[in-house]
Amino acid sequence: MDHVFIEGLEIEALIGIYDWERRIRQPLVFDLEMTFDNRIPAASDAIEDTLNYKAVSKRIIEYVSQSDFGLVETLAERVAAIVIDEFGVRRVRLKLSKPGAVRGARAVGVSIVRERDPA
Ligand SMILES: Nc1nc2c(c(=O)[nH]1)N=C([C@H](O)[C@@H](O)CO)CN2
Repeated sequence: MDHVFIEGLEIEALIGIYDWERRIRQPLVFDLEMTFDNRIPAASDAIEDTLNYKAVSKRIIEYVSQSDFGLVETLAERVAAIVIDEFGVRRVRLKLSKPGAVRGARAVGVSIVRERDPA
């Protein structure tokens, strides 16, 4: 099974459940692994045949920068849905890290795997 991945995509967002968190923007880091058959672009050498990681990254940056949620769970779910619905990805593994949110931990967050509903 092939994948296209995006690692360490850092985006500032309004996120958190505490009052002080509602007044600041915090860095979030996204790691995504998306199932895709890379044999097709490998044969054509055409960017149009790829799952374009730059286009996916741009869309995630646009969405997350404007988002406003309490929980990382909610944001992770929305981003996974965008990847599946807008880019036709069958399966995505997404890790959302919130560095510095808990003293003593390098990062905290969630990791999810979501699949497109069978047609
Ligand atoms: N499972 C979660 N636990 C916590 C979350 C969260 O989004 N999901 N959020 C917080 C606070 O916003 C925290 O990040 C502030 O340090 C606490 N626990």
